[in-house]
Formats: sequence, structure tokens, C-alpha cells
Amino acid sequence: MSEPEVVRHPDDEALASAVADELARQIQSAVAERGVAHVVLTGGGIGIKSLIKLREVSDRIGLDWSAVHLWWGDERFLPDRDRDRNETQACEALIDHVGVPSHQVHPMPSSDGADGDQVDHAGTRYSQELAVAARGAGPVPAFDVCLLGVGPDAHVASLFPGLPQVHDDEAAAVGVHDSPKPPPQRVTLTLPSIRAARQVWLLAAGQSKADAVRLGLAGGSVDEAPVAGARGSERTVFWLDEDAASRI
Ligand SMILES: O=C1O[C@H](COP(=O)(O)O)[C@@H](O)[C@H](O)[C@H]1O
Repeated sequence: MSEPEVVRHPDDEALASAVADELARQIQSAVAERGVAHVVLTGGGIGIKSLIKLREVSDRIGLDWSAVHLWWGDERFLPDRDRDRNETQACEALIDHVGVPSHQVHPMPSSDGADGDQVDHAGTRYSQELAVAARGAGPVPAFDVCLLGVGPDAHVASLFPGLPQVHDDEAAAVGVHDSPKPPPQRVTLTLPSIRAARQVWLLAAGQSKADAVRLGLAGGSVDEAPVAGARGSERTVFWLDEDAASRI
């Protein structure tokens, strides 16, 4: 696992622009080197802002999306197209406007889909989809970049402090029943799946994230701060604005 690096920008606008520029570069180099790019998207304020900026970068440079696969780190288990779903927000911000082939967009299940209201089944279904894409090379593809927002409580994806999913080292994705942040039912990648990524990028903006960032960089207990367990195999980058970086 890699040691975390810190990249600081003055405010959330500059931060989102920098994330978008670098993500476009990483997509291009993954496709050039391996013929495919697997990117994990996040929800949250700065996560969605970065996708809006990525759409602008994509338009500007003519980014080729034909070999890009999009995954999610977590999802709120709600009906398809619900405005609070991370997928809905990512589609509005980016996906509906760029040319990613639809079979390469891999949303987590919705609560009105094939699993009905069975969020654990939804986690299993997503694990199976990840395994198929990994083509026998492991439980999940080696994601090129895994984007993760950071909650004020130090959660990443839908791995919340003190909840059992933080310690799941068998499943690739699992259901969450009692998230302290609404909605209570969610689907999330587990920490081993996140750690399979070449690069893990933690995105945080605002004073409310400053303590979580400090704990995440310190690398202590994942029970207390799940963000402390989010590390990439090659690179881990904390992308921060000055407010989020204020307690480092
Ligand atoms: O609920 C969620 O929250 C986190 C962080 O969101 P933020 O608005 O505080 O930045 C996000 O990363 C996660 O994907 C989402 O489901």
C-alpha cells in the first residue's frame, strides 16, 4: 500500500478543476498503456463538482471515452433516477454528456431493481459484476483511479465508523442497513476492493472535513476513521482545499 501524498488548492473550485485535469490525464494514460481505464466515481459535494469540471475538460480536449469503464464506490439504495442517488447526480454532471458506451457504465443496483428492497442481494449482485469485469484476475478489476469523498465523520464510500462493513474482507461490495447519514440503506465497496485500485484519491473541501482529513492521513484505526484504511496500491492522494487541510 502507498503512503499518502497531499495536494492543496486554495478553494473548492480550484480543487475540482485540478482533480478533473489530472483525472483526464490518468484516463488517457491508462488507455494508452492498457487499452482500458477503470474509474470509480464518488458522490458528495466535491465529487460531483469534479465531474462537472471533467465534462468541461472532456469537451475542451476531446477526451475519448470509448475504452472507459465507470464504477461507483457507493450508492444510496433508492429507486432508479432518484435525485439523491450518486448515479443520478453523476449522469447529470457528466455521463449523459460524454460518450461512455452504456454497457461500460456500472451503476450500483437501485431499490426498485431486480433485488427489490434486499440491499444485501444488491451488494452481492455488484460483487458479481465486478468479478466478471476482472476476468479471473481477482474479485475486482484493478481500478486505475478510485475517487472517494470524505465525510465529516471520516467515512469513505458508505463505510461508516463503527459499522461492521468496515471490517469485511471477503465481499467486494456489501449492503449497509443502518447508515448514520440518510438514507440508511446503501451499497458500498469494501476496503479490500478500494485497495485494489492503483490510485486512490480522497477528495475533501471545507472546514467540516479538516478533522477527518487529519485522521485519514495519520492512518490510525479504521473503526474510528474508515478513511485511514483507504490506500491505493501505487498512489494515495489527498486532494484538499485549504480549509480541509487546515488541521494537518
Ligand atoms: O453520502 C455520501 O457522502 C460522502 C461525502 O459527501 P460530502 O457531501 O460530505 O462530500 C460521499 O463521498 C459518498 O459517496 C456519499 O454517498
